Amino acid sequence: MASPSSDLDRERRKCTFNVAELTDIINGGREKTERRQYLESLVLNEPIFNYDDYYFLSREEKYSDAVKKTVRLVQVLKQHNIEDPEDYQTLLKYVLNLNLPIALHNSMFRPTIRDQGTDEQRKKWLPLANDYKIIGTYAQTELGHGTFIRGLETTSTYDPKREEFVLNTPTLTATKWWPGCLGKTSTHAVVMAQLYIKNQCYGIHSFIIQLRSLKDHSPMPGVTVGDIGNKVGLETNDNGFLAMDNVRIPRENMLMRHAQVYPDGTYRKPANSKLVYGTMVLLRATVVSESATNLSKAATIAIRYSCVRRQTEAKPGELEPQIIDYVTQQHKLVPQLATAYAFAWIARYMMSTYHALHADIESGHLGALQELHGISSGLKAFTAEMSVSGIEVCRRACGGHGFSAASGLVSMYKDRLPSCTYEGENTVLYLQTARFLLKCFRQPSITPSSMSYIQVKPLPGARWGVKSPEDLMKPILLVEAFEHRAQRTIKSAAQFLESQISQGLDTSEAMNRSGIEFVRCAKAHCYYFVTRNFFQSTALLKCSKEIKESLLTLGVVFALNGIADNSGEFLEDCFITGTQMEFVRERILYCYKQLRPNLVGLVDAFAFADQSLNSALGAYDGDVYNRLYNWAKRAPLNKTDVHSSYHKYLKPILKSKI
Ligand SMILES: CCCCCCCCCCCCCCCCCCCCCC(=O)SCCNC(=O)CCNC(=O)[C@H](O)C(C)(C)COP(=O)(O)OP(=O)(O)OC[C@H]1O[C@@H](n2cnc3c(N)ncnc32)[C@H](O)[C@@H]1OP(=O)(O)O
Ligand SMILES: Cc1cc2nc3c(=O)[nH]c(=O)nc-3n(C[C@H](O)[C@H](O)[C@H](O)COP(=O)(O)OP(=O)(O)OC[C@H]3O[C@@H](n4cnc5c(N)ncnc54)[C@H](O)[C@@H]3O)c2cc1C
Repeated sequence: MASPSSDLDRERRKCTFNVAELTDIINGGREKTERRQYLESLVLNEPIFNYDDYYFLSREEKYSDAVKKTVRLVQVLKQHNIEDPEDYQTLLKYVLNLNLPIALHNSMFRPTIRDQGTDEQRKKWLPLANDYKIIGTYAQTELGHGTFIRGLETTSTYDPKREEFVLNTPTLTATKWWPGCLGKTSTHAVVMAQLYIKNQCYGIHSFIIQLRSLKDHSPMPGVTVGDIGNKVGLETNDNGFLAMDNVRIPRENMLMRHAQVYPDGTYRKPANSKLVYGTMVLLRATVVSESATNLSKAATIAIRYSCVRRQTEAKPGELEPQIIDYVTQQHKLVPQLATAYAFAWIARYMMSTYHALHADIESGHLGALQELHGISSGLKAFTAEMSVSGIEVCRRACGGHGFSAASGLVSMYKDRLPSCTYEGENTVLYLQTARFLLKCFRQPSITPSSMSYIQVKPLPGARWGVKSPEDLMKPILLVEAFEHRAQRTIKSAAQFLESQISQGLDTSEAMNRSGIEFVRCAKAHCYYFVTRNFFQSTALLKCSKEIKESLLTLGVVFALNGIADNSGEFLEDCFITGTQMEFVRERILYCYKQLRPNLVGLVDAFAFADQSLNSALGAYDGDVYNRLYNWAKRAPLNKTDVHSSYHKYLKPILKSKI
């Protein structure tokens, strides 16, 4: 049997490009790589951030361990004056293989205060939050409602005499349910509640509530709070419940940047009622980046392992091939790698678009709200869905060892799975994007430049310009195919909706009946958007010819697999012919062959530290079997040769007379 390490060494020697150069591209430049390395150096050498036996811990131990790590992380951040949110996110992505029990503090609580608080409120709360003197969460979802925010039941009633709001959970279904870090960790929460003034309801607004005493962490009077119990994955996080019984807060605790309640109870409404949803939009944009990172990790593990694992001699006596050389294995993993790169590029686009449009919104251009919502909703759903299913493909591609917790893929899958649900359930978000697409389809004046393609009506009888398999290496033709599909499905969704209305259905029923068409066009739009962005961004890169070639080939794999997997949608209007579909399948195989020598280089370039992968299968040195064996030996069940259950249960039956 070949040595696993020599297998990976050989792979690395075959690589045609400079891996460090590609790492810089992925990180966004040499300076960013250096910053990342600096941040890693602060954390990786600390024994407290060791994850070796993490997979053996119980849920309670995992939570407690995560709190310990969180506190140390906060100390490190303070010690080194690290305040930039980008640095924090880098640490989360590349070093800390955890969903921290302060995840919501940094990803939602602080941003909500920043974006929805007045200058005075920011001045009061942000220093406390930035310094971790208080830890906050974002409590919106209730037992009875998650998706339909307008249906939330928690009330916040203004009492002008005392200039206070009184928060209540009027029914069981109004109990806040799911908020991360609520169960045991947070001292404060931004609570979303229906605002009532003089018996009139003004809809959902955000309020800062103190949940726990800052002296002993016990619940504040009127607050009932706890953990909601075990769930799929996210064991380090204390998703919680919260009920409030006449909890009083000062008037100043309503976040009043957009809407105001004056001392006498006069209400001033926001310029746009959706401004209060702003933090969710930010998180959806962040989920795109999380999806990219996690799929990159899964591809790293599965590709390295597939170069080390050998199975089934082709001819008697011959060295068994590395499993990566089976084209069926390549057909599982190369598309995941291509998707990881496509998502890394779209994540960068998403964040820069978020910052640009958010700045527009801040300066009063509220038209940007719907564009940002339209783009981020679809991309969140699309990337979460493909990333989660891709992680599972990677896990299965590792065979039996993929089933072991030591693979790192089991917990990754479980921890990522909820990304299809939280921050807006995926179908619901696709429907939101579809609404925006249809609006652009009908109203050219509101269509942003990024969506202007929608205005081009697809020609009936249009045909794809591909004449040979070689043509499939041309980005312009690949993008054209996705553009055509998106244009056609948007038009067809609009026509479907109109046909429902013309049959006499009211708008909401017609919208419901059009839902499947809506989701279809939103997905088609997202595939087009991601493909177009991949080729546009790659074309602009200043890098070696070898890197560019590899990236373009990955882009071709992403596009061609998208066509093959959704072939019906391209064939149904005869835009693509059966012959062209054969070219597609042929070219996919060709691309796998082209990429084969560079597969390990392409995953090494993500530069994940072993600690952050925490995988016996995916470590840099490929020493899979020693790692699996040593890990199993440390399993709690192996602490003694004879387990206590032998004495309690087995012994009596083994010793009993027949
Ligand atoms: C400061 C420093 C910081 C430093 C640090 C920073 C570092 C950061 C580090 C980050 C590390 C990451 C860690 C990850 C951890 C993750 C943990 C997991 C967290 C998970 C949290 C959650 O899980 S938290 C709950 C999320 N819960 C939802 O997500 C509910 C979905 N549900 C809805 O979102 C609405 O319910 C829904 C459907 C839109 C209908 O809303 P609705 O009923 O009010 O509206 P309608 O449907 O009637 O629509 C009427 C018109 O409003 C339009 N519109 C609607 N929304 C709009 C919007 N947002 N903007 C503009 N326009 C909008 C719509 O498009 C219509 O437009 P039109 O009429 O023109 O067609
Ligand atoms: C791990 C995790 C962490 C979370 N963290 C937080 C948090 O920190 N803070 C917080 O406030 N919340 C949090 N949530 C809650 C989360 O945001 C909601 O669960 C999510 O928004 C989905 O809402 P729901 O549970 O009401 O699903 P539902 O809306 O009940 O969805 C059930 C089904 O109904 C369908 N459906 C619902 N409405 C429609 C519609 N209009 N059209 C078509 N189909 C529809 C959905 O597609 C889905 O198939 C978290 C959830 C999870 C799982």
